[in-house]
Amino acid sequence: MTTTAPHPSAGAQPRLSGLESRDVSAWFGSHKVLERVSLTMAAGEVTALIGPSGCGKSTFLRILNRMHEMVRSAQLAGEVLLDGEDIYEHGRRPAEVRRRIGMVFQRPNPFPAMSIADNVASGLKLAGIKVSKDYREHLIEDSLRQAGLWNEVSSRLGTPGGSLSGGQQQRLCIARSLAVEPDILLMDEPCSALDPTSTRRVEETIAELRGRLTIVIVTHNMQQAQRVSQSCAFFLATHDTPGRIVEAGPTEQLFTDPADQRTADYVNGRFG
Ligand SMILES: Nc1ncnc2c1ncn2[C@@H]1O[C@H](COP(=O)(O)OP(=O)(O)OP(=O)(O)O)[C@@H](O)[C@H]1O
Repeated sequence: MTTTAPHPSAGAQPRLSGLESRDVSAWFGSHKVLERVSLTMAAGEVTALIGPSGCGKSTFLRILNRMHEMVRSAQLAGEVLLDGEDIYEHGRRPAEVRRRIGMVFQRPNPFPAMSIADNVASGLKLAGIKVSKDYREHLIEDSLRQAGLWNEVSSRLGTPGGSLSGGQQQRLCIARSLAVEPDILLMDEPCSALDPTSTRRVEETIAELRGRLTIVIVTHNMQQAQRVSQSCAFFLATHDTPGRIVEAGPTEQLFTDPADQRTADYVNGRFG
């Protein structure tokens, strides 16, 4: 990280990208787990993916940034369009796709012995992005501010990431993802390992990020889906049918006036 090349997007106007899946089906070996999932995830919005355990939400999320193919037995059909271009197009590099479409996982996974600052910058290193020392400092501060963590850590950037609380570690992971300036942020149950206070703090961070980038979040928490998302997709699988979208649309509508009885039953806690 010693070169002086500017970051590729340094000085660029922020732009928002949308994501769209078209007829996405997925398999693990011969087990089909998703059937023709088509969903538009609007630029600058938060889209929540909800549904009972095992209906394919995480698999779908992992398809959105080419992580599904990291599983040996995994197969896929359909298209995923980032600003209209298929991320699975022949010749497109998965690493570049994953730089533009970041992922935050269920359990905070910072490098525990690495300093807070280096944890944030590690996203750059992993993505092979070289920036000047000054721009690195700027990105570290900017990413921590966007993740809502700056005020809590600015005086101790050199201390290990592992010294932070669970909620702070998750916001550190969000900062690490933001440092590479992604267009899309995928979040797979980002609060399920956190206490209510930390959960609320991460939700505030999501609310602050809304409008600056496009977010897709998997959550089992119906209140959380209502608090953080503008759009929502309800997935359902049965023992002999793969996961499909039963209904998708504005979150408010899904929760107050769903078109399908199964959606009404699920969001009102009658199953799942
Ligand atoms: N690596 C894998 N190998 C084989 N099968 C898998 C793998 N990952 C997931 N599956 C199967 O794919 C289906 C969908 O799983 P997935 O984790 O996507 O569902 P989910 O809706 O995210 O569930 P949860 O809410 O419990 O996380 C399940 O039947 C699961 O057993």
